[in-house]
Formats: sequence, C-alpha cells, structure tokens
Amino acid sequence: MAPEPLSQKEIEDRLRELPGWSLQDDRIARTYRLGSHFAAAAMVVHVAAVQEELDHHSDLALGYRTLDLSVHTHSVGGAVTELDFELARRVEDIASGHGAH
Ligand SMILES: C[C@H](O)[C@H](O)[C@H]1CNC2=NC(N)=NC(=O)C2=N1
Repeated sequence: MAPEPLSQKEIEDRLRELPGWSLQDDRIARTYRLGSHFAAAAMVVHVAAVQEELDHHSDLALGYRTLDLSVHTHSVGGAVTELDFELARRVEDIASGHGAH
C-alpha cells in the first residue's frame, strides 16, 4: 500500500525528534561530518545496506569529510512520508558507530 504524504505539522513534529535533520525543499535532509574521508566513504556503504534492507533510497553526496543525505518518497510523487523518517532513524542509529555527527 502506498505510504501517505505527511502534513507540514507531522513533518515538523517528527523533525523535532531528529536533531540535525531539516526539511529542504520537498525532502528531509542531514549533513554528517566525519573524521576522515575514508570514514565518510565507509558510512556510504553502510547506509546503502540499510537502504537496500528498507527498499527505500536517499540521495547521498560524499564530500571531503562529509556525507549529505536527502530523501523523499518517489512512489507518491516526491512527498515526505513515514518511510523517509524510518530511513532517517535507521541512519541515526548507525551514525555514532562511524563517528559521524
Ligand atoms: C521497486 C522498488 O521497491 C521501489 O522503486 C522503491 C525503491 N526505493 C525507493 N526510494 C524512495 N526514496 N522512494 C521510493 O518510492 C522507493 N521505491
């Protein structure tokens, strides 16, 4: 069943529980800062594994020592849904293990 697009208030309520995340255009987004370029690249691989498990995929941009992640739900025309927040929470769960903040 297709996920429902979330309202602005529902998005804001969820973002309050996710420090560092914000609404950017029609996506939720976060920049992680890491201790080295290699650490950032390693986190990309781990995020990709989580995304494959969830079958929900963000846009990832690897920088010198940063990882930019943004996501919305394609199947509902690019709206933000609970699936996006599920991915955000899972990435938050693994971030500290990578020394990401
Ligand atoms: C066929 C496959 O399950 C779908 O295309 C998945 C893949 N990953 C996805 N990722 C995102 N962000 N939104 C989707 O609607 C989506 N759909």
